[in-house]
Amino acid sequence: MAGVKGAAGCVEELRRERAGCSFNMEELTNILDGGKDITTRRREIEDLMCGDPAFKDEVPTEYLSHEDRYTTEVRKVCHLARKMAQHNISSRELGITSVTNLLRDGNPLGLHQSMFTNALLGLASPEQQRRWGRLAQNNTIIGTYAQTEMGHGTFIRGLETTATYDPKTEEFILHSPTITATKWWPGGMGKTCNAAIVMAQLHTQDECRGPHPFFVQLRDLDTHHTLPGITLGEIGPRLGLNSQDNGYLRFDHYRIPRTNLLMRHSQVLQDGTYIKPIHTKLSYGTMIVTRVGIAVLCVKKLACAVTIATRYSAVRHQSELVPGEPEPQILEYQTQQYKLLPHIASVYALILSARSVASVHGKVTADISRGNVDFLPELHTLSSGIKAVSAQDSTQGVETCRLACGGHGYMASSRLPSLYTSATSCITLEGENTVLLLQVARYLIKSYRAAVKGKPVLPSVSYLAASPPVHHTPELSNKALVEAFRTSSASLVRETEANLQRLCDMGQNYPHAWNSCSVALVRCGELHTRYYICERFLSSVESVAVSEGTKGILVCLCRLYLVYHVTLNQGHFLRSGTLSAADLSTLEEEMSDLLARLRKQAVPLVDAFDIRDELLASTLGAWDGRVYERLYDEALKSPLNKTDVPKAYYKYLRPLIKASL
Ligand SMILES: CCCCCCCC(=O)SCCNC(=O)CCNC(=O)[C@H](O)C(C)(C)COP(=O)(O)OP(=O)(O)OC[C@H]1O[C@@H](n2cnc3c(N)ncnc32)[C@H](O)[C@@H]1OP(=O)(O)O
Ligand SMILES: Cc1cc2nc3c(=O)[nH]c(=O)nc-3n(C[C@H](O)[C@H](O)[C@H](O)COP(=O)(O)OP(=O)(O)OC[C@H]3O[C@@H](n4cnc5c(N)ncnc54)[C@H](O)[C@@H]3O)c2cc1C
Repeated sequence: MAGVKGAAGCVEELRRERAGCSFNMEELTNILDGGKDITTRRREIEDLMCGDPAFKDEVPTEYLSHEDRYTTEVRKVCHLARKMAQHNISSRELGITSVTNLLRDGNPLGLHQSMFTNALLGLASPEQQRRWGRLAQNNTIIGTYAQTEMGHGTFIRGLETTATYDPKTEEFILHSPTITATKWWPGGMGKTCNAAIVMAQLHTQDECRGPHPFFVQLRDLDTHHTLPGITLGEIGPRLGLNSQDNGYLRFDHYRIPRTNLLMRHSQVLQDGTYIKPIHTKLSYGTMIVTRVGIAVLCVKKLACAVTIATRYSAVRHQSELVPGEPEPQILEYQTQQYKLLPHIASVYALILSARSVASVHGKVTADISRGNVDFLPELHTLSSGIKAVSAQDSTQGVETCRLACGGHGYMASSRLPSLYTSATSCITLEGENTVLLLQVARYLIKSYRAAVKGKPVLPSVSYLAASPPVHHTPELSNKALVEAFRTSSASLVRETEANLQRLCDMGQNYPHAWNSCSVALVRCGELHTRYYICERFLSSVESVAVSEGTKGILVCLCRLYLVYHVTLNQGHFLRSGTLSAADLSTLEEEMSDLLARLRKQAVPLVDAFDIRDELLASTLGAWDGRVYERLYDEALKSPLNKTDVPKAYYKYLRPLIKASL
């Protein structure tokens, strides 16, 4: 395609953008990865995998049938699993890379490598881990996490699948009594997996003890046939992730040994005696760790999208900024900068905050193993909040990036559509966002009520009962903006609690009053989490030891993040009196300056995400900026272009055209 207008210019333009880099790119990459050693290991693994031709798609997946897409991804993921074993790469190490981007349409082994493995680690007894751990690690057992049913995803206590203990045979009888009891959604369950952790209502000694996790073999390990007493299948096309063979599962009085109940936290003895866990929600632990993982997973989608849109915006020219002058790079338009730069900042804010939650998770897990569950509610709140806000911000960010690429952003080959469909799935899966934010709010209201009564509350929420400042804050430093978030969050919780109480005083019962306040309660959950993210971002940036240039760009990004979210949420600040209209005008002016300053660093900033072309997989976002050549080459791959005149012409068009002659 030599001679396509502007193609060589694109390469040159990105070179010029990179020449102006004001910071040490490697330092930023290390921060995002979580350390120099992690960057080195990530690159080793990505080099190994990306250089392997077995991961190349002969035909773009969009042109394949549903079954061929699945088969292609299974081929790739099995090759990946073999290579991981050969080169001693653990699932955890794979998680630090973006190698699963080589799978274009969902990972049939995704649930095996994440929730199934984590459930065994967190919920199985040491003896059970010895029994199944190695088999799972070497992929003899391929499992999923089967919790959601057709009738219930959110309300786990409403699950209908039963596991009834029979002391005579020392077995549990698994049963799906209704159509709505059908397990529906588990990833990889349709055709790939031969086992699952199934959440079912445990019945023993004529009492229901609530949902518990069971290890269940679903298919014959030799023939892969579904075992008698089980019905299994795939649920059909989804908005995206179509190669993940999300499945359905029904049990017809299917028997499993007593010892298949995951017994780390609760047990059923041979005679049927039930031993309670030290906290009733410990069996929900796999969801907590997965929520933190999902927060990171969707930010990685955002990092891909904003890399694509930023590089494209540096090579795309459109319209006239000044009448009569040459068409500028679209990145020159302030509106374009506003679409992209806050999302670059978001990647840092969300990654650093998710990492903080992950470290809380580590501490709380250690506490639990010593019998201390005091910090579990706080962990549940943080992980719910970070998952919800990450999924929401990433999805909105990816969509904004898609729109920022105009028509070409609508092309599948830009990769932006599939980034969107996978990001938006994170809003629903692993706890629907609204529901999770209401869980955060539940903790806030409870903590606020305890704090005003002088009872002890955990440090992250002690601010709720602190007295509000009488006047709005006179300065607008970073610290002041974070404090403004905190004060506004406390004020919103206070106001919402007062409304809740007022409704109760007027005679509504608490659940109805709660429902009547739930729009505000979701906002409480969001604002508290945003405050947490802002605070974590600022304190990470302040404490990081890097060169002056790198520190400077991080401070600038952090400032943009704070100013952007303060102006977006200005209603809260005005209402709480923490900021005035004049403050907001000052911040809006500052945002213009920040956008102009960061614009110059936009391309180096996304380069620092260090996403290889093979993993970005986009016609618009490749390192060299040869957008138009790639778009054209990809279009040539359309099966319709194999012939000049399509079959449909002879079958349908020609008779129509001829009939009217
Ligand atoms: C790569 C990975 C790919 C992943 C693919 C996706 C896989 C999946 O989607 S798997 C399925 C995920 N499903 C979900 O996340 C379901 C979401 N639902 C839930 O988590 C819960 O049912 C939930 C939290 C909404 C409500 O639970 P419920 O038992 O009704 O609790 P509820 O009555 O509201 O609260 C009771 C108490 O438990 C607490 N609690 C609830 N969940 C937890 C938890 N996980 N840990 C600790 N405490 C908890 C509440 O805070 C509350 O505390 P308190 O009484 O002190 O205020
Ligand atoms: C791509 C994908 C992969 C998945 N993978 C798995 C898997 O591997 N394993 C598995 O077990 N499950 C899986 N799921 C299921 C997923 O966990 C559930 O879809 C999710 O938890 C939401 O539950 P639901 O579908 O029942 O939605 P619902 O709970 O029915 O939600 C519908 C609406 O009701 C609202 N709502 C529900 N409860 C409340 C409430 N208390 N207060 C206010 N509003 C409420 C929600 O906010 C939402 O707007 C997957 C789902 C998807 C989309």
